Amino acid sequence: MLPAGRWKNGGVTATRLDGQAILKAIKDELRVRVAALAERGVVPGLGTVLVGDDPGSRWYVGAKHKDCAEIGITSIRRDLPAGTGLAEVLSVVRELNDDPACTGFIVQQPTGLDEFAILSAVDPAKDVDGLHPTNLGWLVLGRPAPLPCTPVGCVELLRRYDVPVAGAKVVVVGRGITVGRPLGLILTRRAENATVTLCHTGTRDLASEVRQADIVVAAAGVPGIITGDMVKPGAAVLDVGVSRVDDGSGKGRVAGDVADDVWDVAGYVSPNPGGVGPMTRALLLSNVVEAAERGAP
Ligand SMILES: Nc1nc(=O)c2c([nH]1)NC[C@@H]1CN(c3ccc(C(=O)N[C@@H](CCC(=O)O)C(=O)O)cc3)C=[N+]21
Repeated sequence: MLPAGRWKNGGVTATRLDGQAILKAIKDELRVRVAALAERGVVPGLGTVLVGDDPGSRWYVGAKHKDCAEIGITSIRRDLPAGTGLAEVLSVVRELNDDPACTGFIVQQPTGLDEFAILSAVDPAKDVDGLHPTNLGWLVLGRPAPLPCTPVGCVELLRRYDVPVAGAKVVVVGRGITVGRPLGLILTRRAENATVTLCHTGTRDLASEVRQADIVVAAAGVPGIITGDMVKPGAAVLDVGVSRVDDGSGKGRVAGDVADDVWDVAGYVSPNPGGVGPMTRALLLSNVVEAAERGAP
């Protein structure tokens, strides 16, 4: 990753879309709303359910609780040992559904268990991941409901840097349920008004699709799949793909979907790490505060 405005190979590199900086700004905004809720006697509480001891998952969950502490959201943490069964996870989900101190919660994925059984068991009003079938259904129907954090994080990151989305051609690479699929739905809403091409690993000529794009969202989970020769000069490129490459540290190094030479061609790059990851956490916080505001007396 290169800092903004640095010269490289004789050309000006892309402007860095700094998710960490925007996370900080969003925390400052949310802190005010949490304080207003406190005056009405409401304290938002984020619940997390974590199964097993994957170091990456542990880090994500720990970061989310640290974020919460910084802005006055209470943490409710349920760490379950590896090998915990579905019945036990579902009983913890029901417990959080019924706990008034928990205004929203997530079950950290993957659990190794039936993901759809778990998602469906969450009270849709407390689904701060925005991934419950009911909430995804509301998204398809264009009605207000909690939205998935990573796709909204992408849109918000572009908005904060004044990258125009309305009327833009956006190529999304990846059709997963947490990023690509919902991002296509969000970007084509009247409010965003983008023209979206949803590509995937079966797309015949990916390079020619990507070359058309004013905005590229790389969420395929294939390290380096987007290279500089595929990018229209000046385009915005968001690196969402997360692959963990073992570097012997135990945590692993994060490898994105965007190759380094994209910085020479693009106008904006959201790096990985430091881009959409922190934005995902920002939108999770925002969903927790919104859920608490909706439920407030
Ligand atoms: N129910 C559920 N909800 C999720 O939102 C969810 C999930 N399961 N499972 C895993 C993915 C992944 N995810 C990330 C969150 C923050 C960063 C993040 O903040 N990353 C930092 C640091 C990365 C590093 O150095 O390890 C960065 O990009 O700068 C990344 C990835 C949320 N996920």
